[in-house]
This record gives sequence, C-alpha cells and structure tokens, in this order.
Amino acid sequence: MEDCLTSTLSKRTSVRTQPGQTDPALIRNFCIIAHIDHGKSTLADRMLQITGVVEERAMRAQYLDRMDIERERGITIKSQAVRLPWDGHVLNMIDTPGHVDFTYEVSRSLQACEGAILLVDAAQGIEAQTLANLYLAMNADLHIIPVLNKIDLPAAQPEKFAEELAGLIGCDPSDVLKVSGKTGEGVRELLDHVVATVPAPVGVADAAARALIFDSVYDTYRGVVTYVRVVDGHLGKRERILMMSTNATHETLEIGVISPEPKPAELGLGVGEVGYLITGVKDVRQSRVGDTVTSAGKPAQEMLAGYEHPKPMVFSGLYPIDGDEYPELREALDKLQLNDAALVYEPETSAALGFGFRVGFLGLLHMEIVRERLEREFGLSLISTAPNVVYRVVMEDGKELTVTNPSEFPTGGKIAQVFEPVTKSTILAPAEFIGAIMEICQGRRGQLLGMDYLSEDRVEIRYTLPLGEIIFDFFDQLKSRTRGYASLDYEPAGEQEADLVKVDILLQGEAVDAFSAIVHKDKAYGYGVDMAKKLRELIPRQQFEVPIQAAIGARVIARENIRAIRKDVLAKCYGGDISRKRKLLEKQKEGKKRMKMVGRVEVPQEAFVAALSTDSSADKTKK
Ligand SMILES: Nc1nc2c(ncn2[C@@H]2O[C@H](COP(=O)(O)OP(=O)(O)OP(=O)(O)O)[C@@H](O)[C@H]2O)c(=O)[nH]1
Repeated sequence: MEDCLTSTLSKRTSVRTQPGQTDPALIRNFCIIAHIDHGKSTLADRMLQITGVVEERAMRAQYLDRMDIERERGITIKSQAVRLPWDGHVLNMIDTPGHVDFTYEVSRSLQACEGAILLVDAAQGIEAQTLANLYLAMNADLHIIPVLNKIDLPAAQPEKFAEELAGLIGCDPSDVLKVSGKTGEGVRELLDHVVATVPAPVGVADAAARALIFDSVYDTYRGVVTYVRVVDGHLGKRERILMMSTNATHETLEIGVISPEPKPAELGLGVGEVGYLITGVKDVRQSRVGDTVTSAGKPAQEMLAGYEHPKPMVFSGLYPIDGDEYPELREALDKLQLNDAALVYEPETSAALGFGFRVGFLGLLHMEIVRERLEREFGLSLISTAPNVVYRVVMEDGKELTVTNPSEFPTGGKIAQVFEPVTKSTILAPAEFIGAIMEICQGRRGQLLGMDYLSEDRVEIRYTLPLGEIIFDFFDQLKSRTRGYASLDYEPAGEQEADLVKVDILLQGEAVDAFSAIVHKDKAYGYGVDMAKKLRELIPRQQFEVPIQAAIGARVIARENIRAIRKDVLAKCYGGDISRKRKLLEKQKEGKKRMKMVGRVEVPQEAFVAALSTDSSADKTKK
C-alpha cells in the first residue's frame, strides 16, 4: 500500500500556484470535522503525503500535531491550516480538534472554509461530536462531504453506517465516500471530490483588504504568528495593517502560507487565501481571534462577523507544592496565556495552601492539559483544588455575586437564590443502554429533553444537565455503565436556579478553605461523609485528638475523629548522649517542614494532594 501512496505523487501535483496571485476560482478551503479518534489527523497526514507537500522520508504520524502533548496523547488541541496543491488547484486544509472542550477552535476554523469533510469511523458510526460538529458546519453554511473512514478495519460496516450518515445529512447512501486514512485508499478520490464540489471562495479583489483572524499562536522566536483567511482585497509584506476591533496598527514583517512549514509569500495573500502573518507583537491578545485585519492605508469600513470569545466554564485553584515556586508559577501562566487565549487566572490565597491562582478553563480536558504543561514545560509541582463551575448568587437585598471559588460563597441566611450553569447534553449509545444512561442522568438532576433512534439499535438521548454534575466523574460513570459505547457532547444552555449549599470541612473546629465545596443539598451529606473519612485516613495522628467535621454553615453533618498519639522520638534513647538526641530532634524538625499547619493540626502536603485528587484523568474524559 505504501507503494501505491508513493506513486500517487503524480504529475498533477506539479502545478503550483503562487500565493497572492492565485485565481480564487482555483482555491478550495475546507476542514475535516469528526468525533474524537475518528481519524482526522491520520487522514490529514495522508493528504500531506499524497499531494507531495511532505516528502516520504520526512513523514511522521500526526504531522500537524506539533505540541509534544498532542502527539503523546494522540489528540489535536490546536487547529492547523495547511496549503496543498492538487490538480492545478490550491486546497487549504484546516485540521480541527475533536474534543468538546475545543469546540470553539472548530467553529473558528469553519468560518475560514467553504466546505467540510464530515469524517465518521466506519466501525463506530455516528457519535456525539459527529452531530455537534455537523450542526456547527451547517450553521456556517458549509458544503458537507460525508466520508466513512477506516474501511480497512475488519470490524468496519461501511454499508450500514453509510445509510446512517445519509439519513442524517439527507443524501443518498451512494454519495457517502469511503476512505482509509491509514492505507490511503480512496483519499485521491476524496481530494478530487473536494475540488469538484466545494465552492470556490468569493470576494472582491479590488476592495479594501479584509482578513479574518482564525487563530494566533505565540512562537518564542518570532513572536505572535497570526493565521488569517483573506476575504476581500490583498495583504502584502511590509504593509501597515490595522486590527479593526482594537484600532492597533502593526507592520507585517512576514506574510506567507503553511505548506507544511511556513513559507513567506513575496506577493502577499489575495482573495480566498489562507495563510499567516507576523508583526513582531509578543502577546496573542493583541492579535485577537475573530478580529478583522485591514490595511491601515486603505481601511475597510465594516468588520467581518467575528466569533464570541470562549468563556471559561470550570475553575480550580492551582498552588505550588513548594510555596517558594509561586513567582515561577506566575511566570509560567503568563507564558502559557500567550498561546492560549482561553486561559484566565487571577491570584488567590488559601489559608491552607498559601499563595496560588484561581484559574478558569474551558473544561476538564483543558484543565488537565494546562496543568500537565505547567508541570512538564516549566518543571513545577502543583496542587489543584477540586474543580467547580461559576455560580450566580442573588442576595436578599438584591445584590448579585459571581462565585468562582467556594470560599467566596456567602455564608449566613441572606441568600435569596443561587443559579448554576446548565448544559444541553447529547448522548449517543446502543439502544440496550438507554436504561443505564437515564439512571445516571436522573441521578444527576438531569431533565430528559428527547430521544431519537438514529438506526434500529442506536439512540440519541438529549438531557438538560447541570454543568457542575458533569465535571466530576459523569463521563467515567457513563463509560463504565455502557461498556465504553456511549459518547457525550454538551453545550452551554444558560442557567437554572438550584438548591446549592457550601459544605465546609473543619479540622479541630477550623475550616480548611481548600476542601470547601459547593454542592446540591441532596449530595451535601455524601460529600461531607466521604471527605471526612478520606481525611481521617490521610492525616497522621497528632499529640492530641483531632475532630474532622463537615458542616453547612453552623450545622455539622458528618464527623470523624483522629485519635491522639504522643510520638516521643527520644523514647528509645536511654542514657544521656546529647548529640544523638539533638540529631533525632533535628530530623523531626526537617519532617515538619513538609507539613502545613491548620490551626494546631499538622497536615502533610501529600494529604492535600490525595484528598483533592479526583480520579478523572483527561484520558478518561477524552472518549
Ligand atoms: N485501521 C485504521 N486506523 C485508523 C485509520 N485512521 C485513523 N486510524 C487510527 O485511529 C486512531 C485515531 O486517529 P487520529 O487521526 O489521531 O484521530 P483524530 O480524529 O485526529 O483524533 P483527535 O485529533 O484527537 O480528534 C489512531 O490510532 C489511528 O492510527 C484508518 O483509516 N484505519
């Protein structure tokens, strides 16, 4: 099969059009959208190879996933745009991430395209993000090409799923293309199909320049690299450009296309073209995604429709295990933010954990990834507090509070209402699991919105679910109760009033802020009991008795006791060897440094880490 691939580097690909003078009629801008793991990156690899932009010996798997963490986890986090020559045409392919946390990346990419390849695993069929991404593409008015991937797998059922896919899109099953990103089968036909069916971009060549920023990334050496799609006019090198939303002007130091590495384009970029520009700015926020770039000399009058800035949905406190590393943590977050405009943070202090930051994320996977990057790329050891969502609290006197941290939750009886964010969640699974899925959703205060059969044995179940219920172990539960067959997608759907309370955990009567949580009234008791039990195991016995209590306001709902112990390190030292005694006492002091004092109670650092660790690793939340 490899031979077949090499031979496809055909004569047809030798026609290369220069950026800046490409006839828009010869341009096709498309993206690949799919559920996670359905094979987008692998298909993109084959396209790079077949069109000849990556030489055989330079080829590696997931070529466009450039971050180490993307390659290791086998997932795409950042979108990538690459220019492919094919049959006298210029194809701009945009690879997109599949995970629900990164939906905003997908919707951005869609606006730079006229067509979308909707890729579905021929052994799995339609999944939750297939639907979510299809709806996004339909909303963006894209031409949709339904494609079944992985037809080389023995378990593939192309006929069955072609019918399912055709039913969803409203086309004939014979219109569904069948490919294997692994072997390359059908990929040339797919590229031909893109040329034949995706509309060419339309724009006014002699109008004032307007280009949409669909991504911007920070590069240590070159500063911010901004990815744009030119809609009207032309952008050139050494041109003064204007960012229309901020009115900032910059000079383009370099402008070019990615194919597959950045290549400067002497003639600049014209109508319909997708490429990058570098202006020397150092902060991605100065090159805002969704903004319109125009020429400062001849500015456009109207901005292009942009996109909403992604809002953080999940918050968590991040603290360095070693308090001295606080400045390093601040610096690391500053650097990460240069590349991740969705990351927000502000300093916070915890009586138990010291100085740290409250950090906002798009979802749990985003949180895992940020934390992992901080630990790996910046060598930090961190404790993160349990994730929580954003609550709106209305007080009896009409005042409103936005609570992103349980410690800000007002205590006392003056609260009139508490609102929590809710999601519209879609679960796809084999029909035999309907009962189990409904049980889990009902147990988490879900409200059934509807249910549809996609085929005889696959259902789509829609629920309104509180976001706060999803961010814990919902996904793990769903996967284990459906033997891994269910897939989940959710989107924000406003807020609802809920009976929420703050549960505090007290050691010797003193609240430990790091363990406080906002939970539904019905679950408060369970949380309190679990946490008190966990801490009893984790905190070593002290020289006095330590009561552990869980409380809502002044009402104690659970209690455990750590019995007293007097550890006399000198007990085994008979005789009067003073230097030996001193040595033992020194050693004891050393050990105490790794303890945090909560009131009079010494809590080892590991107890915080263990008590706060949720078992939801990103790999589990991924599928
Ligand atoms: N047998 C077979 N396996 C494939 C094919 N395409 C992809 N795979 C495998 O499926 C897995 C997922 O492929 P990726 O290309 O990483 O999937 P993706 O959709 O890009 O995933 P995200 O970027 O995380 O959304 C990998 O293990 C691939 O090797 C195919 O055509 N045939």
